[in-house]
Parts: sequence; C-alpha cells; structure tokens
Amino acid sequence: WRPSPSSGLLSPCSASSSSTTSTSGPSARTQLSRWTGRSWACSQPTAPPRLGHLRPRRQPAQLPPRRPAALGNAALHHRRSGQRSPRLHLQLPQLPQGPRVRPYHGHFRRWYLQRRRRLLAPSACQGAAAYVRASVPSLRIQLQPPQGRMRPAPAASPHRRLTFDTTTTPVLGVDPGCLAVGFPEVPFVRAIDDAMDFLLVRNLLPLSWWKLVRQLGLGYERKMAVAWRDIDRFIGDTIAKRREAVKATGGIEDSADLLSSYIDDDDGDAGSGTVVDVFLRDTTMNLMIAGRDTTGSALTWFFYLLTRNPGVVSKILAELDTIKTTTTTTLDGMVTFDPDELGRLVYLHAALCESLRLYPPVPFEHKGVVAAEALPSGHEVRPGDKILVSLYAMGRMEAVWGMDCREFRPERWIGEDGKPRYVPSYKFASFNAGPRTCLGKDMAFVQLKAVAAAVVRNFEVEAVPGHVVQPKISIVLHMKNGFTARIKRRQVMN
Ligand code: HEM
Repeated sequence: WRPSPSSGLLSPCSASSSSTTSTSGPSARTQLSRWTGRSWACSQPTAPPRLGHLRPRRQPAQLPPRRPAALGNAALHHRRSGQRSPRLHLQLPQLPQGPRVRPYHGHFRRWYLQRRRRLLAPSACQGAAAYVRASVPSLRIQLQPPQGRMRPAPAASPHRRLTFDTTTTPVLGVDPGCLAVGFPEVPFVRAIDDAMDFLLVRNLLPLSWWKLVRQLGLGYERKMAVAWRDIDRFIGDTIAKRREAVKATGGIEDSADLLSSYIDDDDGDAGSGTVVDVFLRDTTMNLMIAGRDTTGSALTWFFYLLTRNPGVVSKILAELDTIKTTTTTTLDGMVTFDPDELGRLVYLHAALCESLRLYPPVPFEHKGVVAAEALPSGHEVRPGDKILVSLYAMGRMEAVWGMDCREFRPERWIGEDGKPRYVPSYKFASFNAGPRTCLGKDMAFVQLKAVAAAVVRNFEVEAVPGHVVQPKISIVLHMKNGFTARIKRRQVMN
C-alpha cells in the first residue's frame, strides 16, 4: 500500500514497485488496524478506513492529515479533558499516573518535578553519552567476527542490550552488564521483557477477562506477578543502596544518576517512607521502560535503512571525517567520538530524524477522553472515546511530507543554508507533541548519535539477502523476525 498522491488515502501498490531508496513495510492502515482492535481513530481525511470485522461500533474521532496541527489539537485537548485512558493505566501500572502510586497525594507535584529536573539537565545526557562511549569496545567484542570474516548477527539484540545498559546506568546508577561477553541472561532484564509482553497480552484481551484472570492468578497473570516481584526486588535493593550512599556522602555530585538525584530531592522534604520509595520505584521504572526499547528500536531501524542506502553511509562517513581531531582510537583500533562534536553534525542528525519519521519507535499515541468536548478541529468527543493517532501513518503521508514521503532522504531535514531545517513537533511527532512530549528526547539523540557514529565508522553492516524485515505488533515498533546482518570491521584509509 502507498498513500495516493491526490487524496492522502492509502492505495495498493506492488512490493516490487518500490525504488531502491524507498521503504518497505505494511501500509500504515493495515498496521493500524492490526494493532488497535475495535476502538480507533485515524489520521485519514474522508471516509473511515475499511476495517472489516474490526469496524468500530460508532464513528471514531478523526484527525485531518492535511493539517498536522490537528495532532496539536488532540495533544493540547488532552491537557484539558483527556488523559491516558483508564485502561492504559491498568495496563501500564508502573507509570507515574498508575494505580500503584495513586495513594501518594503528592505524585503530581513530583511528576512535575521529574519533568523539570535532572532528566532535562545536561549532566544526564553527558552521563549517558560517556557510558555509550565507554561501551564501544564491548560492541567490538560482540560484533567483530574472527579473522575479519563477515558473519550474520542478530543486530537488534546488541542494540537492545546496549540501550538497556545505557539507560539503566544513568537512571539507576547500576550497570546490568547486558553487553558482557556471551550476552548473559540478566534476571532483571528478563523480568522487564516478560512484563512488557504480558502488558501487550492485556491490551489484546477484553478488560473484564484479563481482570478476572489477574484476580484468579492464572496463566500469564501469574507470570506477570512473578515478573513484577523480581523487578520490585531489584529496584527496591537499588533504592536502599543509593539512599545509604547519599546519606553517607551527605549529598550528590552533578554527574549522579537520576535515582540518587531524586533521593537527594526527597530527603530534603518528604523523608524516606514507603510511599516515597514506591514513587521512586515507579518513576525509575517509567524511565527505564520509556528509554530502553525506544532507543533500541530506533537504532535497529536506522541500521536497516543504512543497509538499503549506501549513499547515506558514505555521507555520514564524510561528515565524521570532519571531526578527526577529537576522536579517540583504542588499542584495538576502535574509533570513538566526542559526544559534543557529534551533537554538531547536521547530516547524522538528519539521517536519524528521517529514520525516526519512517519508523517511529512508539508507533501510535493513545488518548482517553474524560469529558465531552469539541476538539478545535470540530470533532466532538465523548467520555469513554479513545483517540488513537498513528505516528507510523503520519510519517508516511504525502499530505504531510510530500510526494517522496516513502523515501529515506535525510536531505529533507537540511535547509538551503546547510543548517538543520525547523520541523514542528506536530509534524514530526515521533517524540509526541504537547504537554506529554518525550522527556528523554535529548538523551535519546545523544545515545543514538554516539552508537550510530561508532558503528558506522568501525563496521560495515550488510543485510543478509532474503531476510524479511517487517514491523512487529507491539507497543514499541520492533522487527518481527529481528534484523539479521553481516558485520565486518571497516577498513578506512587515513
Ligand atoms: C528514540 C527514542 C525515544 C522515542 C522515539 C521516544 C518517544 C516518546 C513518546 C512518543 C512519548 C509519549 C508517550 C505517551 O504519552 O503516550 C514519550 C514519553 C516519554 N519518554 Fe520518550 N522516547 C525516546 C527515548 C526516551 C528516553 C531515552 C527517555 C529517558 C530515559 C525517555 C523518557 C520519556 C518519558 C519520561 C516520557 C513520559 C513523558 C510524560 O508523560 O510526561 N524517552 N517518549
């Protein structure tokens, strides 16, 4: 399927008609209907899409795609009368709004503090960048084949492991060691993976059904309880250790992990009771879930796109060559870059944005309506309605991105003056827009650039012919069959 040039609606096209640079993958509409079940809203302009037996019982709210600002309407509206749907609260009980922290009266204030404080501080990004830089030699051990031969490797796996380590370290101050030689199974990671899978199962079942199964403690709900117990234990122990450390040193340094900084804030006003610990647990879990898979997914799709667009790789290498003076070469020849210098690279930034546009790690936004209201776009919504905005679809619409919307073309992000082109967040919505914008966007870009630059400069990545790459039905846009690639050390003439 591809968006029709005249209407912006999706129409069928043969897979073989795609050009070498255009992207593959199912249509936005097909993917949306698979993901959303009965209740949905879409960003198509006129007639509701044909969803067959999944057709909703009543007309859903629709957002006209020709005006990306419509997303802004929904996002701002969300501040007044919408929120994450109650069902989503139950599915994602670790989020700060969830029932697990509801008894804590001050949590909204703390949520506000969380937004403003350390996550946005440059020290948080620097901590993440330093960790990524230090991890590059581990990537070599995992990716480099013996005797320089190319070997197939499930590229998504190193990305997810790397981003788990690079998220856990700045958030909890603990290196879980996922990238250690041999890719060991880490129980805490296993528990989070299980919990995320079970959350998706809940999403697919009727509300009453999974609540009953939870009450009876059967099947996956029993496993879910075990997963949460393991997660709680690990984070509880970490909180206790950090609390001791903060007490012993009488304060924290600028470069401290986020958990220590929250403890430092809390001890100043709220003490260290159980409720505060619950808040700390839920807040740090929120950050781990929000940061890990999104960045891992972004990297996997980015390298997949690079394998299909060698011209882009050459341009990234040429740009990396311009910062030779601040690069470091390790004893075994691995080149790493200064994160500050990487932050200045326009083409690398553009290539990452382009990849995030085509493959947004969070493929759809889900809002619940709590009060009847007319959206600024004229659409009336009622309590209980759900608004789903497909970010995946928005990134592939001619009406929004032009005729070449399915092409991977980083140049669209660069102005004629060679500087980054301004693109409003209501158009490029991969990090959401409005009051619930991603808090980790800067940190994500620092991590993405550090990994992308290190891998592109040190390795050649080639897709294994015949391996089918498809998005997987999930809360995060993973690859259904993973991404199997051949990897070898890059020989660069100096
Ligand atoms: C490429 C990487 C990332 C992408 C595409 C991304 C995308 C998003 C999106 C779409 C949302 C809105 C979710 C919703 O409200 O339904 C969000 C929220 C959030 N993200 Fe990210 N994210 C990324 C990385 C990170 C990282 C590294 C962190 C921090 C470690 C982070 C922290 C958060 C937090 C705390 C929220 C909740 C904000 C709020 O509700 O106030 N994200 N992100």
